[in-house]
Amino acid sequence: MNTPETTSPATTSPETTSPEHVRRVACVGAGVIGGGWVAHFLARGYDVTAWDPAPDAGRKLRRLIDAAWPTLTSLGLAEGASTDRLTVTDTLEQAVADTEFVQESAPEKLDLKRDLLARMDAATPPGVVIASSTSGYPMTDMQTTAANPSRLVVGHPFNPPYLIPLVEVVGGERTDPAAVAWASRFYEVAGKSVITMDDEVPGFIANRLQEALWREALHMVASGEATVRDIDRSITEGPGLRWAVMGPMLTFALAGGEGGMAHMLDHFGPSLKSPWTRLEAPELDKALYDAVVAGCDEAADGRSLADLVAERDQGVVDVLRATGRLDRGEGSR
Ligand SMILES: NC(=O)C1=CN([C@@H]2O[C@H](COP(=O)(O)OP(=O)(O)OC[C@H]3O[C@@H](n4cnc5c(N)ncnc54)[C@H](O)[C@@H]3O)[C@@H](O)[C@H]2O)C=CC1
Ligand SMILES: C[N+](C)(C)CC(=O)CC(=O)[O-]
Repeated sequence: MNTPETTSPATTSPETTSPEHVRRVACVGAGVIGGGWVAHFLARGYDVTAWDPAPDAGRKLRRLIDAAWPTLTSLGLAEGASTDRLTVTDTLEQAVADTEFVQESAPEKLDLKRDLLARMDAATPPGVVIASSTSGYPMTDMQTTAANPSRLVVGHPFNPPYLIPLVEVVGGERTDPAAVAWASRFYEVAGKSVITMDDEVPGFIANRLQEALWREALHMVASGEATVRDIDRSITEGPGLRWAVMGPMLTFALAGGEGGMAHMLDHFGPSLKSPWTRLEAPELDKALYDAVVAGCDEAADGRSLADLVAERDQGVVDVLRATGRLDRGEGSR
């Protein structure tokens, strides 16, 4: 089981471990998302190395894992899974030196990602796939300075990566499609639900949808049409309940009754044209910035960050349980 399998077609080089045989994963950047990835991979039984340049990163990472571990334990850990299998390294090079997969989760700054991916590529064993958690940069723009861009892919998670199944996978112009296929398969084996894009879709798929929703939310706050609380309740008490079960397409097909989506489009299509085309992105000026921040503080209603994270995690677990989506792994991890 611990012997790395050397394979040819679905890999980027003969040294590549097959997705099913990966045991060692490196996480570069260990903030909200990198830390969430670490917790996920540990719970799935991997040996994890992590590196983050912040002086207190190791302490924060262990705090995040400690907070998530009871939930992950209640969901069922993979055989042998343990927080002891985490090694926080002093350097990036140590973290990736002996790894079989790398997940980068550094700040969303294009130059930083470019430099970091080039550095990671130089230090990572040949053939090992390196994925970026970027929430929006196309890999084509990030892989410009790496010596081996063919192994660089986007693996975009959702917060928290240890609970939300989805990962969006896509390569750049210089990525080998075999690396994209490898990453997609690896994430599946590691218990994620994967959407693979053949071409770079601006904003990926789920984030593009979220951004459209958020754009309208910001407009409503900016214009005083709705409070932050109204906006959140409008989703949690309304469409959000349906979206956990069925996406926006099938949900609206049901709105057409017996006539399905065809009737829905005939009936509502013409009246939807105005909302589709009405608004541009709002200006994120100081007034809007302050209103959104203050509105979120008010909506938190005295709950601490730790309270909110615990509440969100329990809610997501309840939804996953209620909709029969807990057994999403393939059993190999
Ligand atoms: N926060 C979110 O909801 C989501 C974020 N993402 C993406 O994940 C990535 C990380 O975002 P967050 O975790 O939210 O940010 P964060 O600010 O919580 O964490 C970033 C971490 O990177 C570290 N860092 C700074 N410079 C670095 C470098 N040169 N090399 C390695 N690490 C470095 C920081 O010390 C920090 O711990 C971004 O690309 C973001 O777009 C993706 C999905 C969701
Ligand atoms: C806010 N965000 C764009 C960083 C969010 C994501 O990328 C995904 C998520 O967790 O919703």
